[in-house]
Amino acid sequence: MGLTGTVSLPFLVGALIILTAPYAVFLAIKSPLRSIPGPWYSHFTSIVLKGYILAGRRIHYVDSLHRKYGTVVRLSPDEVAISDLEAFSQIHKIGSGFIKSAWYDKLRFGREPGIFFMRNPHQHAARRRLFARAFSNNSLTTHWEPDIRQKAELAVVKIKEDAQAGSADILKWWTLMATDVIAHLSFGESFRMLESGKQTPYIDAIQAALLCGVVRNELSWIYPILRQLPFERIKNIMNADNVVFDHGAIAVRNMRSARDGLSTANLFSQMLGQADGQEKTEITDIAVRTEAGNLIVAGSDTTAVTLTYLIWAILKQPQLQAALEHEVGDLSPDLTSEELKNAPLLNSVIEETLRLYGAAPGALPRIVPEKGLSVCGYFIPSGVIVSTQAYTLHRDSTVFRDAQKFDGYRFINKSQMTAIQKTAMSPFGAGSRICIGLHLAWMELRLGAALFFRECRGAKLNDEMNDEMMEMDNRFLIAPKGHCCKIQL
Ligand code: HEM
Repeated sequence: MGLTGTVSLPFLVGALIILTAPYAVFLAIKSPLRSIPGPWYSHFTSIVLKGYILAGRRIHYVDSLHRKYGTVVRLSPDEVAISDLEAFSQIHKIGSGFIKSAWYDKLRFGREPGIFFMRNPHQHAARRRLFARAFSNNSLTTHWEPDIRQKAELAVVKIKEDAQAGSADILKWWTLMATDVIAHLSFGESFRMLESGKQTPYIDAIQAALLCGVVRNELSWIYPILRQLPFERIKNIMNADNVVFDHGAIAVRNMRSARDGLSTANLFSQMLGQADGQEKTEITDIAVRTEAGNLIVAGSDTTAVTLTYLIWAILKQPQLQAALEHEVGDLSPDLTSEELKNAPLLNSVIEETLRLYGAAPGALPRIVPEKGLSVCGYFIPSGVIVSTQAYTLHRDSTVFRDAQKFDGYRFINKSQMTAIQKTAMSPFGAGSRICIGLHLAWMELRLGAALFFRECRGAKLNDEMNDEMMEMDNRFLIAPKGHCCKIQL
């Protein structure tokens, strides 16, 4: 009889635990993080944390640990979560030396890291300089506002049509809108998803490439096995990176064809055009293909999910809805960008949505630099991963009154925000890695919300909707658990 016939699997697992346990205890006792509070298992393993990540509940789990253990919490043998505001500023401020952790390497797709995934501060600073002007408020307003406006208008037309017929899924339409917008800007041509009402195979490939990143990060042992499996569907998912790369050729073609003066064909031609006469700037074709794909990811679901939660939160408060409908109804038919920037309630509800439902409220993991980090009486040595999450900072009741409540008027007078509130409000991250697309996001949020409340007066949540469907599923970004948000007129 063979070994497997005499030794059962539970026995093998038990033996493995007994043999490795003393070593794990030894490491835990010797760890410089041993005095950091947290659940007992966090000293030995990251398995519980991973479980919550895979269940889409990391932000909730980490928040519950902060409530129980305080502002500094051990999450795993090598990761500490921090919700202390002073430490938050120290970690994220420009030049802090806290670089992005290796988590970003595994998540990344493409042949080389795009701006979001770059970990080397010098490489990142150079790319950021190259991108900065094209993403500025001024440049976006001058070159792209008509295209963005046209797409927001079309999205609202589609929502209204569906809502009048009984049910419009705003998550679907905002996603198509935000994707068409960022595709147009980075590729130089729209994917016309709003017109067709569905996403293109390129977007399917991007989603598959991202899924691969998640598997590489959280289930690294399974990844090589998946690569060998003979199933067509799995092969397609594993090949998604190549599909994304091939499609990037469109962005390169439009960038190159525009060098003869038409510098606004896409964001990349703009970057090259603006750089003329200044320092010599080049961006390789591979970089353009990579960045175009990365921008689609960074700029689509983020805005769409935020806009979806905004509409949902307001439709749940009919008085607030009526006040907002009134405010946007009083603006000129053109809804100029100046008017939108100065509409008090519109801007306040957007800010409040970003506080409670900004689409990226989760961990921003960084590595502690050589000098270490002193925080709330604890010392965290170099090399440890520290992560902060806006989800917790934005719900801190010592910073925001009635922090759990959606108060549409909270930011009506932004000049009254305290310094602490300004530091805590970080829906777009902070410091040198703050979201480069935030002006674009604000433009889409203002246009989308203003057009919706002007054109769809009296909209209601569809009878099928309940709060559970809008609970946040957290996979770096958040998304409604029900994968939709339906409204009716
Ligand atoms: C409401 C919408 C949005 C939210 C809540 C959001 C949130 C964020 C956050 C929290 C970060 C920091 C990530 C980190 O430190 O790991 C970030 C970075 C970034 N975002 Fe956004 N974002 C939004 C919209 C956009 C849009 C429309 C674009 C399109 C261009 C974009 C492009 C980027 C890029 C390229 C980065 C990396 C910047 C860098 O590392 O220098 N985002 N975003």
